[in-house]
Amino acid sequence: METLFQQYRNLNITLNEHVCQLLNIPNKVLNDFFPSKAEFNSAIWHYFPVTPEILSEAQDGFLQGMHEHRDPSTFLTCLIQSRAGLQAKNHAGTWVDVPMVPGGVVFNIGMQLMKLTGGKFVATTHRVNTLKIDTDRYTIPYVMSTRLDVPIKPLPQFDSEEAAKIHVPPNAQVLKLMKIEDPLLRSGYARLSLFPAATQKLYPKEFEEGREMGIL
Ligand SMILES: O=C(O)CCC(=O)C(=O)O
Ligand SMILES: [Fe+2]
Repeated sequence: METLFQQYRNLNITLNEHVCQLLNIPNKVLNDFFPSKAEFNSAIWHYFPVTPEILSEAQDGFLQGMHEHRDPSTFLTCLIQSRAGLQAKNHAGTWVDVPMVPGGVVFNIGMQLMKLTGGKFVATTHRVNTLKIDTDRYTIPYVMSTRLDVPIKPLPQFDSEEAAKIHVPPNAQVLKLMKIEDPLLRSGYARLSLFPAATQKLYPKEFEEGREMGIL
């Protein structure tokens, strides 16, 4: 795991440099949002294979795995996966299967980078289609944490409506979540929204709160 995290970190730093090049900003602009001592967030997700009972609930080639969301408090998320199942929504609003490339790393844009660029970079809306999972699926997401004491707001050159790319807005629940200012709170509620059925069972009080806020 130590080796994986180190490699993830190196990759993230390289990706950040590419992002700066694309945005035509010095690397320092992005670097200043990260603490000098490396901090990161990671998880191991284990998706069980579909059962005939669950399979009967499939609709239009889709069976709900991890719910539709945008990664809440990050610039970029990196992800390794043992098999396919991840889907991303394109600008036309169509769900696209993310291909499984052995040894490959998927990365996507999070809400904070979207905010920083005034919507020029669009946070990826994604979900997991369990229908594609016939054997256990494991994924390991990794994000480099940003400093909590540095508020993230649009860079001056992107601080205008016109700078934002035309894109399909996320669903109403994700929009509400994006409005939460506090990154930790936003992250917490985002976690609860990934598997609402489990949240309802294990965290009934927080589930009700999320419901009232229109996030769940
Ligand atoms: O397991 C996956 O393929 C997606 C994981 C994910 O979207 C996340 O951890 O935020
Ligand atoms: Fe995600």
